[in-house]
Amino acid sequence: MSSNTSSLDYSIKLNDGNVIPSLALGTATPPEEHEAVPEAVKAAIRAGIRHIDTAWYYGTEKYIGKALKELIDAGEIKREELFITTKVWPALWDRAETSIKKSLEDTGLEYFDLVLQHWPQTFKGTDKNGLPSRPYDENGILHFGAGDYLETYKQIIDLRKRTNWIKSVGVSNFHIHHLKRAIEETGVVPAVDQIEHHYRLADQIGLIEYAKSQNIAIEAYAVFGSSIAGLIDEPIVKKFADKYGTTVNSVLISYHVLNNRIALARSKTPERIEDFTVLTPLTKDDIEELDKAGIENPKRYITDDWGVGLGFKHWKTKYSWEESK
Ligand SMILES: NC(=O)C1=CN([C@@H]2O[C@H](COP(=O)(O)OP(=O)(O)OC[C@H]3O[C@@H](n4cnc5c(N)ncnc54)[C@H](OP(=O)(O)O)[C@@H]3O)[C@@H](O)[C@H]2O)C=CC1
Ligand SMILES: O=C1O[C@H](CO)[C@@H](O)[C@@H]1O
Repeated sequence: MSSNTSSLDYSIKLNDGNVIPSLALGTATPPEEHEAVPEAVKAAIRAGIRHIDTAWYYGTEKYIGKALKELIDAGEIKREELFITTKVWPALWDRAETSIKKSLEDTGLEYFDLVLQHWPQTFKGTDKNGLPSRPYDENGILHFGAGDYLETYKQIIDLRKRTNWIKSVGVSNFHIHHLKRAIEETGVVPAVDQIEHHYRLADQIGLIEYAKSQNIAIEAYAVFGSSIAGLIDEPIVKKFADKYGTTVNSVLISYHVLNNRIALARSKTPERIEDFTVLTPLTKDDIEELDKAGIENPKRYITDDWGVGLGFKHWKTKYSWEESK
């Protein structure tokens, strides 16, 4: 695979002045694949990827920490050359300090480049195994609504002031009304909003435009169609990979990077990760064609119950709220 330019050449200046690499390795890896995470992280860094996206919820932070320690100890990379993101989960909505402290311990890092509020939601209680992350009771009822979701963002902002743990502060899965409230009540514009985004969700009912108007960078997740890799076999994506002699992974990443968005891309397969760096030179017309196909045939891959009612389109869950307003 050859290319004159690379996704690695792209970065974005955030609204707080910090710079974020436009391509990140995602690490929301299923538990049975956790052991593969250190090799994936090493493959990514050796391929030139400098941005790793993780979260307390993923349970992968200690595996990431292991890989980072090995590379840093061996002199292959310096901490300051990397951009590492973590997130505070709704179960810890009023305990951001506890959450971030645990993430620092597990990764072995002294600071994060970016800390996000994972969802504008608050959970209470634990699941039937006594774990806090997905508090469904034995009747399958999810217990959320434990408090005011904005508390988490406020606590992360406060922690940035009080500690050296956090460089930039952002949010995830916030719709326009959440962003407006966060800005109005704290005066701090989030540096990023991390949301599901790919050509089949080209229509985001104004969210992308609003974020742009506030200088909030968009981080796109599920760029390959998440765990089922639902976008990988789409003929239109294959068509552009063939046209430019690249791969479907490269097309799906370039769709964001060339549009000034950050792409979060996950794989445990080193050969695929190496290919994430290859840029497909999609034109404006190519991108319009992808968007048109997506608007005609939309699809959302992450439809967790805790996203119901937040305002995102095409959110289908067991509650059958086909589309929330
Ligand atoms: N803020 C939030 O709420 C969320 C954030 N995220 C973040 O975004 C990241 C990326 O999203 P994620 O949902 O993980 O999924 P992705 O869209 O990145 O897809 C990952 C899957 O695609 C597979 N894959 C990649 N390339 C190919 C290929 N060429 N052929 C076949 N399969 C392929 C991978 O398999 P394999 O490993 O076998 O290569 C893996 O199972 C996450 O890891 C996380 O960091 C994700 C969801 C929600
Ligand atoms: O970040 C996240 O990942 C899971 C799914 O992969 C999702 O629920 C959560 O927001």
